[in-house]
Amino acid sequence: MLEIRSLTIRDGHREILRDLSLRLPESGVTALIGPSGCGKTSVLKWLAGILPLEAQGTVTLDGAPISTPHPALSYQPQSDALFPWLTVAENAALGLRVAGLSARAARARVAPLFAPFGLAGTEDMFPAQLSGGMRQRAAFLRTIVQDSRFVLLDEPFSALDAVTRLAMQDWLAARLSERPRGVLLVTHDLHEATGLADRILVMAANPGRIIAEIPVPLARESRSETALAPLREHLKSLLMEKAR
Ligand SMILES: Nc1ncnc2c1ncn2[C@@H]1O[C@H](COP(=O)(O)OP(=O)(O)OP(=O)(O)O)[C@@H](O)[C@H]1O
Repeated sequence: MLEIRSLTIRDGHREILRDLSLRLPESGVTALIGPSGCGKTSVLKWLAGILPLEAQGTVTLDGAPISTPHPALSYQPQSDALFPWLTVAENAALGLRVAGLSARAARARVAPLFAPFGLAGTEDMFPAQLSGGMRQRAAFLRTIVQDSRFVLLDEPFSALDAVTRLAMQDWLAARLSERPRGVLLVTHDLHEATGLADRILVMAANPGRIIAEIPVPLARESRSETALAPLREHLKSLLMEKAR
């Protein structure tokens, strides 16, 4: 279990986030939704150890305080953030290289994953030669091959067209059922949140805080558009209410 306790983030005198606490179980997807600017990305960046703002709060793993960045957590930023001058294989292996593996060992670890990630044959290509969905899968491969217990995803599908986005959501759900991890997913898309998450945390802004925790009780295979519509309406009204 990963737990954030009492996270407050400030930019000078401005309070961006106030006293946010949340628990991330070992498996399952927790979606973090909320209006633009409420601090969703800041929470992920703080967990990833890359937030350039003053922050107070603790993060514990199985009850013990940890400092970030931490190998139990991998982070995928908003853009796919592949380096254009590296090949797809080099990009995919980058997280492992940063963690200290040799180029050969890192390459050997990522190589068997290209086929299951729908990237067979792209190893020596450059990111610009791939479609948006393929680039997204390469970024996922880089994130997931690190074998971290928890994955922080910041709007991972927002740049994709609707069809590719749906395919990628199914694909992510399949990967997570093969190898469960605790996922914290930031998204603006209520269809995505209700379709993928086991639990949805709703935030409000000024200062950023969690105002509701909503479980998604349906099994993934029963999540039709109709079955999820009342939940989406509920989320929408929570978001609109706080925006007034
Ligand atoms: N490096 C920074 N310096 C100063 N202020 C920042 C910095 N990063 C973020 N902020 C501010 O913190 C607040 C929260 O930003 P953040 O990106 O976390 O929000 P968000 O909920 O992820 O927004 P969006 O949904 O638009 O991506 C915003 O007001 C933003 O301007």
